[in-house]
Amino acid sequence: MADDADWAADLDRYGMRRPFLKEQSIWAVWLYRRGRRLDRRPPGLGRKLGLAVYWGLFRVIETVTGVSLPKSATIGPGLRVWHFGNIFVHPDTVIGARCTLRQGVTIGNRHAGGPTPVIGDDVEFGAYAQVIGGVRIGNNARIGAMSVVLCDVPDGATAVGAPARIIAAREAA
Ligand SMILES: CC(C)(COP(=O)(O)OP(=O)(O)OC[C@H]1O[C@@H](n2cnc3c(N)ncnc32)[C@H](O)[C@@H]1OP(=O)(O)O)[C@@H](O)C(=O)NCCC(=O)NCCS
Ligand SMILES: CC(=O)OC[C@H](N)C(=O)O
Repeated sequence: MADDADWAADLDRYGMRRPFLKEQSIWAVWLYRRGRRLDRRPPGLGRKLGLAVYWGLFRVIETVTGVSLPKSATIGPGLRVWHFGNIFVHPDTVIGARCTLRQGVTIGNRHAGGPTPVIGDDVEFGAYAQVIGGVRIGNNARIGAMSVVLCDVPDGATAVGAPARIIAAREAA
């Protein structure tokens, strides 16, 4: 199953045997990686058929799991999504390596057509965290559960509340 390095890193973050039977979110992560690989294939019938299957599966998995990871988003290796439901990532979002999402997380724009977040590496999102607009979230940052982030968050910082305030910095890993 580990047929690309990013996907191998995702599997590593799930860190369990048979994750497909235990964690619905991995269905969405798997499809995201498949979609990225399809986009890199040369044009032709194979790619066209692959994309038709991809879009069908995308709608089914998005609806069944409530995890929406469009293939146009850029997501680094080692994504871990804890639980499922109401997890929406805007198609233009950039997410670094080894990030952790949880149920209810939204990463998107603040106004229709507006800019979207750029997330660093090793960022942890608590349940129902909302990060909206053209904000930058630094490496090793933590976003508290139920927080609404409207401003940049420095490397290693923790942001909590609605609107979020920065409460602490920690050593970068
Ligand atoms: C953000 C978080 C990582 C901070 O943890 P921490 O560094 O141990 O911080 P503390 O618990 O010492 O709290 C520091 C301050 O932030 C406040 N705070 C912490 N988390 C908060 C949150 N999610 N929303 C609002 N305020 C929060 C605390 O009340 C405290 O405020 P005070 O100094 O005025 O008393 C943690 O609180 C959190 O939200 N984790 C997400 C966990 C999660 O999603 N669990 C669900 C699993 S499915
Ligand atoms: C619901 C809950 O507390 O789940 C814990 C889980 N390990 C997580 O970090 O999300």
